[in-house]
Amino acid sequence: MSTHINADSGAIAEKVLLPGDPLRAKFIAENFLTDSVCYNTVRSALGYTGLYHGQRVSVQATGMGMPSMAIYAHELIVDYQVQQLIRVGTAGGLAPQLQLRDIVLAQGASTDSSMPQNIFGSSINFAPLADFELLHKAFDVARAQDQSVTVGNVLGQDRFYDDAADFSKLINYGILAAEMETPALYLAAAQYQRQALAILTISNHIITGAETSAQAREQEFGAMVQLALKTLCD
Ligand SMILES: O=P(O)(O)O[C@H]1O[C@H](CO)[C@@H](O)[C@H]1O
Ligand SMILES: O=c1cc[nH]c(=O)[nH]1
Repeated sequence: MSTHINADSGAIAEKVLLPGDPLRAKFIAENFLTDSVCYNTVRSALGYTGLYHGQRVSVQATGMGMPSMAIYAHELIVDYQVQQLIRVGTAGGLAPQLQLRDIVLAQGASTDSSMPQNIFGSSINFAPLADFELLHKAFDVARAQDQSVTVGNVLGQDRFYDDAADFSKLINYGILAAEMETPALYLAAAQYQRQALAILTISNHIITGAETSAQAREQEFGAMVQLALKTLCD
């Protein structure tokens, strides 16, 4: 048991999917895993463990924002010995070539959060990165099934409603999309030498204003879930 997860020791698998939305966690457990059991209801941050192709996998909701992700990543790693963590999240597209429902593999995660500075001080601009092995595997799995993915740098923002962000400069520097948790995940994985990757589905496009519904964000982004499960288990 940890402060925010009331699971027994051993109840969480070594491989964990991390959606922000608790109802996406429930949907994944009920539709992609077999024999799933709910191990966490604290604060309604639902967590489940089940089987995918015979292998134990958990899915834990992380909530919204880096402080929330940092709590769940820390407790999963330190209190439950989780080894591999894949965020399955939504993101707002920035790059013009991205369409709704496209999948992005977050190779790097830039941020306007002060979290890296809190850790390293102001003289180091730490670059939160995906684990190369997971990134490579996810890319290979996608290629093998003719699934198009875009790989690169994303922005983990502190604010969803951010009227100060200079998106055109970020786009010029190759930032593909904006979301709110990946830098914190990559920082926790780096701190404890674990493997982490964020697989993101474009739920809206920040520049064009195109968007999907809340129901789609909860239930319809199965392609990234399958990709994450195959990356962890196949
Ligand atoms: O869909 P999830 O995984 O929650 O991710 C994105 O959606 C939320 C904002 O709507 C933020 O948490 C952002 O990172
Ligand atoms: O953080 C996020 C997530 C999805 N879409 C956005 O525009 N921002």
